[in-house]
Amino acid sequence: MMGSMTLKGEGKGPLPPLLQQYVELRDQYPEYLLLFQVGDFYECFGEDAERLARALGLVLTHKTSKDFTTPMAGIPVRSADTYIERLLAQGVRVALADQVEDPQAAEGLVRREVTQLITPGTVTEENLLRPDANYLAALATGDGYGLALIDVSTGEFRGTHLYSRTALYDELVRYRPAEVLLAPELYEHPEFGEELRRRFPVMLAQARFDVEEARRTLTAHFGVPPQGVDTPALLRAAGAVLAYALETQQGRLAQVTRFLRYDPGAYMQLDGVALATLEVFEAQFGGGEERTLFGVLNQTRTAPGRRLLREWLRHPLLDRNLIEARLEAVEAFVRDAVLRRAVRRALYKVHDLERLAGRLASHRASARDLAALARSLRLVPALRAELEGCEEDALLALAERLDGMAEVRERIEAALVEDPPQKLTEGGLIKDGYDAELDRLRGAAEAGRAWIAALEAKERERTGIPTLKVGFNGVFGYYLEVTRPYYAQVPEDYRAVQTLKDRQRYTRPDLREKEREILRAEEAARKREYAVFSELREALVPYAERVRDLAAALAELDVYAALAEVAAQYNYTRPRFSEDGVFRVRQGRHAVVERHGAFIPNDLELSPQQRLVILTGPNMSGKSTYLRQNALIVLLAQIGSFVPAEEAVLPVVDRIYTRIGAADDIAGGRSTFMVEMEELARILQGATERSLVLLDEVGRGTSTYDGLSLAWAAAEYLHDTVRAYTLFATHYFELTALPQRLPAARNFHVAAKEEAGGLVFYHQVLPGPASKSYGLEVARLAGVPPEVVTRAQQLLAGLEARGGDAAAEVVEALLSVDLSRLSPLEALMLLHRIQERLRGVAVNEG
Ligand SMILES: Nc1ncnc2c1ncn2[C@@H]1O[C@H](COP(=O)(O)OP(=O)(O)OP(=O)(O)O)[C@@H](O)[C@H]1O
Repeated sequence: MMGSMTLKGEGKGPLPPLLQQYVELRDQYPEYLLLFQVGDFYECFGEDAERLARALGLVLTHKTSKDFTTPMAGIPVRSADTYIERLLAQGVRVALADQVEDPQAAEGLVRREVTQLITPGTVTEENLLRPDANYLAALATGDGYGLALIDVSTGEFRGTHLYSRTALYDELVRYRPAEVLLAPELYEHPEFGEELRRRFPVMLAQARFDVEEARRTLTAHFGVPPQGVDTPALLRAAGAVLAYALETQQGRLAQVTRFLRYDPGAYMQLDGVALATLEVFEAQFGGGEERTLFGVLNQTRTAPGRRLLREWLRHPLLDRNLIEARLEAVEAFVRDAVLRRAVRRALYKVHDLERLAGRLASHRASARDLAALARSLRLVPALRAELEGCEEDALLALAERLDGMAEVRERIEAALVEDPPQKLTEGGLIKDGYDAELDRLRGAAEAGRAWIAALEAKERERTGIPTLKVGFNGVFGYYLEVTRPYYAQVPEDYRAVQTLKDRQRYTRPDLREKEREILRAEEAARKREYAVFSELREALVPYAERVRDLAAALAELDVYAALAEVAAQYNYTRPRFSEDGVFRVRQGRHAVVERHGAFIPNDLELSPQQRLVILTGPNMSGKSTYLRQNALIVLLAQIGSFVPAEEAVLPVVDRIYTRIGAADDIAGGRSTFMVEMEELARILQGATERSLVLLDEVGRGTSTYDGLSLAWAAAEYLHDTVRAYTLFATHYFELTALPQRLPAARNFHVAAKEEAGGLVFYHQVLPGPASKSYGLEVARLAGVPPEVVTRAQQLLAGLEARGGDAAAEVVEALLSVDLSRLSPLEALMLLHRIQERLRGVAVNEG
């Protein structure tokens, strides 16, 4: 790491010692924003001060010494967490340089060390973490692309090998990592690196991606050469991500015990565009979680359940047996509402055992963690009995995985008090009767306190002073207190320590001695408690893996029960899967839209003989909603959920592609039309017979004829060559002619009618094309004078006729040209004439 040893500021002299220390530490961590403790504040200086002030909206001040002035900004140590959280959210990596000696005791400059590295992708502090998984990702190349991900909070470590940059990008978008490490070749890639930088906090991590280095890192961590890391690209990614995680955790990463190599080919392909347009995790036009598919499904009761549901939504299944197995479990809970309620009530009290297992494995579990573990384990036997009692095969298998670990629970219960304090060093953790030595020390302290408690009565009797009191304060310790009227009766063995207005306080050698005894015993007891606790914690480390397995089983249970709850509450049905390619939804609904108002259900019938639906209808009639609702039904079915419909018979779909509405410009700088065409290209290249393709308004971003021709050609290609299930919503009325030529294409429209007072949307999808002249109807309804509307109708008819003529003329002209005899100039002139002819029409059409 290079050090610059310079600091932005003004002045000629050398840096004052404090700033010199700052710069030295800062330069050791060039990838981080160093927060430098100065008393009650974490400070930044120079450029970093400006950066901090900008990021958090702080006032920038200046640190001025004799020879040097530099910008300064800081945050209070006490409330650092909230500020750090905001820094992390902006993708800033933070290094905390704390004072590591008592400033009062220090000679000269207080010693400071970097005690914590906190980065968006590697935080473990519970108060900085959201319940969702927090992934750190690393990407590298080498015969393809390697992607590795770690969630430091749970110890999950997984990765895969991909064959294209697009696939890599899609996979990355599914996980939405909090932080991304890039190998240099990707970091420097002109478009890709740029695109990633726009979407994620990205970091170049040169050295960590070295192949040999990666192998060493993995082997050192697992003790054996890495299993499942089977390509150079994946090796580099996995090594880099692990090295970086280790670095931020100061080498403590025992919670990472296995690497999972997974195959994205085992799951339905859902790219970033589809996830976004279907609003699976994020609502497109503002709106919170309740406007997303995840939001309406998330009836989970535990954090691991919530994370698992997200994982299922990211990765819908392709294997029918696996899907049916999930559906079995969901159905069991749909049928048995009593069981469902009981399970959900119990789960509510279960802690986040997945993260707890992570802390247990890495020796960081607190007393509260262990108490929470015991409380959670206490719920397991009843839960298990409940499931076993219901005699559903799908749930019996799950019941078997509910491992109550009685020995762990008993051990914790025997040792720990029910509600231990957060701090481990202040005592109050361990029950009486658990450890003989601790009992002895507590006994000694107790005996001392009893002796003192008895002293008051004894001394009152001996001295005859009725108001004599034994008290305690922090400065003098225990004392005997006598009020003024009795000063004369104070015995000789009392030694005055403090005089107040009307009373005097005394001590005595034996009282002093007792006090020391008590303090010694208490101190020893605290130490002993910590030792006993540490021993308990160490003894439980080997169970971390079993706790994690239990957490996984409970998470699954949670998701089944949650999906069943949604299904029961909102009247979903179990989807069935067809062998023959039939795709039939009766009375389907949009899972999210229906939650926010009355909803009109609609049917959809597709099959190999009816693959392409051309959907027309006026603006706002519900075309997009219809497209999406059917995609969501497919998606839900393949995660193993019931679906919002009266009946759903579905093929297993390998991909869902969407090209809907105004695309948010994902890559920046490209025109909307370019983005649209790139998406279209991906669909046409990637879709298969088993894909579901949603196209909405394709071709809108360009001139009418360009757009129409592209839409037309794309529809034909999807119909003839790709043969995907395609729903094509369009404003190009011309496309309704397609079904006459394409045997597996059908027209549908969304019904709307004019009624007194306005255009009424029925949101009902019916066979046949839409009525053509909605624009004019709307104009009439809006109060445009009838003679104008009538005239417009005439013009429309004329223009349509001419448009048809123009196209025909152009085609004829093109077909009759002998290209081999055409000079470049003549070709240009021909093109010009064609353009003029078509423009006359296009402009008129507007
Ligand atoms: N089946 C339905 N039942 C009830 N409301 C619906 C239904 N379908 C759509 N809507 C509502 O109608 C409005 C328009 O829907 P949508 O955006 O799907 O229309 P559209 O035809 O795609 O419009 P445009 O052509 O302007 O893109 C939305 O507010 C939606 O919530």
